[in-house]
Amino acid sequence: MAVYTDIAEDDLKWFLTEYDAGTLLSYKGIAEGVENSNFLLHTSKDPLILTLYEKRVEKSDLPFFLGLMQHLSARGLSCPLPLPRRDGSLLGSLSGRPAALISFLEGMWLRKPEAKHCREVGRALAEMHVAGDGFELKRANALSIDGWRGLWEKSEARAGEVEPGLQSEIRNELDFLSAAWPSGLPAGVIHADLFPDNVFFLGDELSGLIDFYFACNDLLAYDVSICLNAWCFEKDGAYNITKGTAMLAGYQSVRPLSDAEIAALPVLSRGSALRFFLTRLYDWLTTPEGAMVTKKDPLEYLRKLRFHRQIKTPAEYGLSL
Ligand SMILES: Nc1ncnc2c1ncn2[C@@H]1O[C@H](COP(=O)(O)OP(=O)(O)O)[C@@H](O)[C@H]1O
Ligand SMILES: N[C@@H](CCOP(=O)(O)O)C(=O)O
Repeated sequence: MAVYTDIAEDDLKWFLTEYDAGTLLSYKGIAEGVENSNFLLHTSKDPLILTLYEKRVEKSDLPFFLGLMQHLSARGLSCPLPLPRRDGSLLGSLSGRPAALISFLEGMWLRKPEAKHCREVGRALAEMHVAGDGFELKRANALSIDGWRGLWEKSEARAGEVEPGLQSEIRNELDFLSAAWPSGLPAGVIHADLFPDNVFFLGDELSGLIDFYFACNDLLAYDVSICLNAWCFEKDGAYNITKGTAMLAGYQSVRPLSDAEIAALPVLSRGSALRFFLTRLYDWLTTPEGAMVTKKDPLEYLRKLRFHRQIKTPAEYGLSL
């Protein structure tokens, strides 16, 4: 459940007077999500999502996230559009939190995606990468290679609680990735968290992408590796090459990967698996029992990391080389 901050009806009604959003008919907290508090609002106009930005989101990053949604939407990508306030700004304040209204996107996320959905996700990811070109704001990826060591140091002392022997494995992995991380690959705006819960479908048709709150400037192929990790493994931990083939073909139908990007996929996939392992591990060790949020299993990503470590050629992801 992700509603960390409660709102009072009167405060919300007052907040809405700053927008041309109609009058409030009803509102309710949304159970899903991890980072922020989200509410679904029904008004005399269109339905809206209200997001209160919680402590892990830097306020100074919000113009990047909200501006990016505007930029992508203007270029034809289906994603939420922030509603401007009467003074033209996109950000307000509610219950002591920075707050924004964004358009409601129809659809639902898929609990059991198939290869045909992975193809659509690959295509949409590439469309996002192309549409992101020309977005003038920049945001460094705080959760890329430079940030991982600091994150690991916060969990290292207790990592053995999750699996004995983790300390040396992760230290070696960080050393390997620091030495092997590619440079000079095509970079741009990446989503950085395009998991199944952030992609909506209406039937088999992809209806839009949400949750741009990890978006940043980084290697485009790193975003591809995040999606391979998030979409192409089965519950039993096995990599599904049919899904990988579909995802990569969908991506390349819009933006072909260069030889250098393809060669880098195993290292990038190790990195993205480690990234999600580390944030999950930190949350696992620090989220109090009974907190209103569902903790995600760090070991799922450790198993994915181990899979990528034994890859001999990128063809094993489902690419015809
Ligand atoms: N624009 C939107 N349209 C429809 N539903 C949305 C929209 N934004 C968020 N949601 C709902 O809120 C949930 C949590 O949103 P998300 O941005 O993933 O939160 P968090 O950043 O906290 O993880 C989503 O799973 C979805 O149900
Ligand atoms: N996708 C991440 C967690 C972030 O959650 P989201 O609800 O913001 O997508 C993970 O699975 O570890």
